Amino acid sequence: MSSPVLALTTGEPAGIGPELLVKLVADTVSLPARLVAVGDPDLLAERARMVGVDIDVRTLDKGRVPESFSPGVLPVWPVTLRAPSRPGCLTVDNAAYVIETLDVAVSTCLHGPADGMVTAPLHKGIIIDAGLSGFTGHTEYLRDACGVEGVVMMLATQDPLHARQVAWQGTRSLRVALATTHLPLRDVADAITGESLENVVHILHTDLQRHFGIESPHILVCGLNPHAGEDGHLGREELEVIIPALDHLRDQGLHVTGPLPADTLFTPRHLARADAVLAMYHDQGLAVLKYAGFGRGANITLGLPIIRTSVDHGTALDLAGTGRAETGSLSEAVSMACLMAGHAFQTHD
Ligand SMILES: NC(=O)c1ccc[n+]([C@@H]2O[C@H](COP(=O)([O-])OP(=O)(O)OC[C@H]3O[C@@H](n4cnc5c(N)ncnc54)[C@H](O)[C@@H]3O)[C@@H](O)[C@H]2O)c1
Ligand SMILES: N[C@H](C(=O)O)[C@H](O)COP(=O)(O)O
Repeated sequence: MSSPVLALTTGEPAGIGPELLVKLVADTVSLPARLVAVGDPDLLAERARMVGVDIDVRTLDKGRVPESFSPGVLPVWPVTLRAPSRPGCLTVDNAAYVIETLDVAVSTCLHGPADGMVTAPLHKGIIIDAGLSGFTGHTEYLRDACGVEGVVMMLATQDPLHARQVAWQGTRSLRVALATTHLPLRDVADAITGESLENVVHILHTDLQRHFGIESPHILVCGLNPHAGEDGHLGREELEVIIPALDHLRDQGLHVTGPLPADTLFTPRHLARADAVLAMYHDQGLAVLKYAGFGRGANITLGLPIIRTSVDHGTALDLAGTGRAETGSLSEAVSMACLMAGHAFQTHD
């Protein structure tokens, strides 16, 4: 089996994405994948010079793939910046560039030759300011680009903080999936319906089996309200929406536990027996995940017909161009995509 080909998008050109890509390739001695950047070759070469990274940026024709991964060589499927980019300085003019890198990467995954895509961070606000008013992030954009109804955002980190405190059964990963993604808090409760919750759990269950080889995943589900609603005294969503949905899922044979109070669910005693946690909204789950392993996590979009992983951090405009941004999460995102591609290949064999 040849090593998977991964398309790496640069993300927002004014952010840390371009320098992380060149640093990762310059610092990596060997990889179980062939990495091809999707972005502007001149941007990558310029950021490499700026942060003192010695790398050979090579433009490839779109359909071509390198024979193998070569340390210090970054092959690129080219996409041209629409306007000059300076680190830390956002411009709406390059929003179309960022979107084109995603479209190219998706196309190479759907139609070949890529086996998966790994995305460096983009800046949602500047893309919306540029006129894509409905844009809320990669996750939702990729759902539409791939023509699927539902996707699930899951972040995972190896060796999380709390894993050191208990003897784990099996894996030491912490995986946190979200029932809702990039929504204002005000809209969250209304977005959680029995149907949406069941769809999310089914996607999570299926992809934990498909991509992570977990035969019968155990999913812990958070409540929405304090103390999971305190029997309806602190909110009725648990009684009226979440409990009936989880009962229905259990009737279908899925191993789900909850709703559990979110403040104590993320403790070693509960986590030791879980394959994933489903949080009701973005910061309920991701604040914990990032506390436990920021810079060592990967973001995975479940439910897509393609493999897509990403970093656990944003554009870090404050660090762009300084060379101080760390590549730990990008490295984790690449490893995760390799792992998922390995499982996908096994399934097809
Ligand atoms: N995968 C993605 O595309 C993605 C993920 C998260 C946030 N974002 C976007 O990024 C933008 C900025 O978001 P934010 O400010 O909330 O979060 P951020 O992750 O960009 O920054 C938070 C803090 O972490 C630091 N940091 C981030 N990455 C780092 C790295 N690799 N090494 C060292 N320090 C690092 C930053 O300097 C900052 O202090 C927003 O537009 C947000 O939507 C994108
Ligand atoms: N919610 C993600 C995080 O906090 O890391 C981030 O915003 C990226 O989301 P997309 O992958 O949908 O762009």
